[in-house]
This record gives sequence, structure tokens and C-alpha cells, in this order.
Amino acid sequence: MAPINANDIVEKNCLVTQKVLPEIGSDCNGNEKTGYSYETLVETANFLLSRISEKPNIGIICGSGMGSYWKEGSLAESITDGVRIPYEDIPNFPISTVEGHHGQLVFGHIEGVSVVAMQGRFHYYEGYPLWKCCLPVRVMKLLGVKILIATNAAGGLNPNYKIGDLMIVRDHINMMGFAGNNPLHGPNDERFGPRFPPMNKAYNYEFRKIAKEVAKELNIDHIVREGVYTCLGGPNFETVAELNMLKMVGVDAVGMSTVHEVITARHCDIKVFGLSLITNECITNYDQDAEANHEEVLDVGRMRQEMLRKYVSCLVKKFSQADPDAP
Ligand SMILES: O=P(O)(O)O[C@H]1O[C@H](CO)[C@@H](O)[C@H]1O
Ligand code: HPA
Repeated sequence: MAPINANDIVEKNCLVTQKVLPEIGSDCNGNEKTGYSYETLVETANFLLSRISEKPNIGIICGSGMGSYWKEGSLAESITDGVRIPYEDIPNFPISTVEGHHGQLVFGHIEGVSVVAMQGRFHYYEGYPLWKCCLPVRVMKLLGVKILIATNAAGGLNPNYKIGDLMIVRDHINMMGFAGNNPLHGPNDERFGPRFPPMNKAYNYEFRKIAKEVAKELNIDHIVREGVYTCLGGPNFETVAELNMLKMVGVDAVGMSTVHEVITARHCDIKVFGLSLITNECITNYDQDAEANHEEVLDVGRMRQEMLRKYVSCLVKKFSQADPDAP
């Protein structure tokens, strides 16, 4: 029998990979894939459009404990006329691997507004490159989404924040981007957006104003804050020294998502509202016994489920009325 040649195996695997995953682009070494082509994502969008009767205006990313699971009373469950499509059935989609992330798209209506919700998102720590974590945002754009509501669970670093508070995201610090890890890394397709997109208005001012007004109307303004979010790569929670550094540079809440989704959305001109549920207090000294854990994150999500459903539902209605582009 002829000896196995490692090159043959690599070449064969490459061919198979290329066939199944038509990724495009490469880094300067010519070997890192940096995205799916526009045409590939159009195929994905067309598949989804063939399954629904109305295009969504608003996209919602349900983070850990923010409706990412299917439970009575959750935001995703409240979607009426729901068409649910598991990620594994969607061409070119990754699959969710995180506990508490259901892994499906839900199309339907909230307060009469046509929406698509991601029940579960993709994270860098799951092994997906950032462009793949954000692929659903580009698909949303191709489906007609004008507004993205990106929710997440986050650790509260601001000492005034309490567990169960909500933080309207005013801005973010792209920590992973400082090291060159960016969802827009690689060749740019102008059909999505410009090579150098601005980010100084990442989180829509009008939506933040509306969100504060709605919080007052619902009598929850005492728990609604506004602050700066950052995303680290995870999956480990942060060290005390890391958290103290983040505090010094003005971070109010820490998570492992959202930032790259928001960059991708702004690149293709989707307006963004960001909302963090503070699920735990970040531990910034060495005397505390407590340790951060994912169970607490999910528990606090369950505790706030009903309130979040009400709040986000109201926001969907108000944002859609406020957006002059929305039909
Ligand atoms: O950002 P979301 O998906 O809401 O979840 C947050 O909670 C998980 C950690 O408990 C991490 O995935 C972190 O990013
Ligand atoms: O404390 C945290 N750190 C990072 N990600 C998180 N997601 C929820 N809580 C946290």
C-alpha cells in the first residue's frame, strides 16, 4: 500500500472545505478566510425569504438569558405568527453551542411590527471567527432589516450597578479590535458598506432617548442605566487585574459578544440599539469569595424575563414608529 501523504490529506480536506463553505478573502499570508461572498449570503437570505411571507423590519439578537432560550414568557415566545427555523436548517449558518442559546431564527410580529429574532448568537469563544459570528447580521440586512436590537448579559463593572439592572449601551470599546481582530478584517465588499466605516454614532441617539422615556413610562427607570460595554474573547471570566484595568478606561459592563455585531450592522447601515442585562457584579478585589459563573447569568435572565419582554416589546413599537425609513 502506498504511504499516506500528509499533503494529499490537507489538499483533499481543503477541497472539501471549499466546496461546503464558500468563504472568500484571505489575510496577507493568503490562508485565512475572512468571510462569505455577497452572493452566498444572498442564497441564505433567499432561502429564508422562501419560508416567510413578510420581510422583517427589526432584527433582535437575544443574548444569554435575554430570550435566547424558549421559555414561557420570554421575548422570543411572545412573537406572534412565529415561523421558527433552526440554525442547522439554514444554508451557510453556524450552529449555537452555548448552554441557554436555543439556536433558531424566529420570524413574526411584536406589537404588530415585523421582526426576526435570533434565539441564541455566535461567540468567538465557540471557535467561530468574528466574521462568522456576525454573518446573521449581514443576512438580516439582505432580508430588509433596518434596525438591530442587540441584547446581552454582562458583568457590571460600574460600582453603582446592581444585579438585574439594565444598561442602555451608549458606546463600546472594541478591545479585540485593538489587537486587529475585527469582523470587517479582509477584503471589503462595497455592496455591504464602505472600507472605513465611522463608529462615533454606533448606538443610535434617538433610540437611546426613546429607551429612557419608555423606561419612565414602565416605571423601571430606577434600574435602567446607560454606559459603555466592552467585549472580551472569553470563554473565561476576567481576572481582578483585568477588570480593574477595564474600569480605569471607562468600561461599565463586560461581556463576550455584541461589539462585532454592532460594527457589522453599522457597516451595512443598520441602525443599532444595544441593551445589557447586568447578571453579575464584576469582582474587582482579591478578598471576595464569590466567583463568576454562567448559571448565575442564566438565573438572572430568567428572573428578568417578564420585564425584558415588556420593555423590548415597547421599544420595538416605538423604534419602528420613530424610524422614518420603516414601512
Ligand atoms: O453576550 P451573551 O451572549 O448575552 O452572553 C454572555 O454570557 C455568557 C457568559 O455567561 C457569555 O456568552 C457572555 O457573552
Ligand atoms: O462578568 C462577565 N464577564 C464577561 N462576560 C459576561 N457575561 C455575563 N457576565 C459576564
